[in-house]
Amino acid sequence: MATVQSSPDMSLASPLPVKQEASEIDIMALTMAALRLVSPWSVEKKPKWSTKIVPGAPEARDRILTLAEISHHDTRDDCWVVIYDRVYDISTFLYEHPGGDEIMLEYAGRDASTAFRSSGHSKMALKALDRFLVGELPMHERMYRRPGGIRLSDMPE
Ligand code: HEM
Repeated sequence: MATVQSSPDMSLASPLPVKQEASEIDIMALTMAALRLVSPWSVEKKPKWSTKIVPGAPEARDRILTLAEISHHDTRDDCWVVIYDRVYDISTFLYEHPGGDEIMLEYAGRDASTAFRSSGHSKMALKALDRFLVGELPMHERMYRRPGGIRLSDMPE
């Protein structure tokens, strides 16, 4: 059975009268505004090393990663920390860590040298770092491994 659709009641004053042509113009205007607001220059740069780096791979020894790049890796799935100027991807280790994952997440994307040191980690823990190595800080961002840097007797080679 055919149904007859009645036209919407236009007698009621609507705060936002919608006309076909007007809505098309609005979409265009909105797009224009958005383009002006979201300037391509304001979009944050992607980290230089956005490609996956295999932790512990020999190439990691020569890879320079800045603190700005490291700060992008601050989540459970993608967690980097800096210990004694070296950068470690500990994403896979978070849940294996004897001290728990939460404590390490506090340092995600940041320097964890003093936290690591003050937790009294064993030599075994220091050795365990090797397999998570993804790079090293540039000389001007280092605190330890640079001429005149902080000297620690228990720092690994
Ligand atoms: C990122 C690399 C890290 C590695 C490879 C690592 C490794 C380990 C290992 C193997 C242990 C067992 C005890 C030992 O052998 O020393 C341990 C314990 C512990 N870790 Fe870490 N750790 C890391 C980072 C951290 C950080 C950043 C903190 C922050 C404070 C932390 C806090 C602790 C604590 C509190 C314990 C003692 C747990 C207990 O005895 O109940 N760790 N860690």
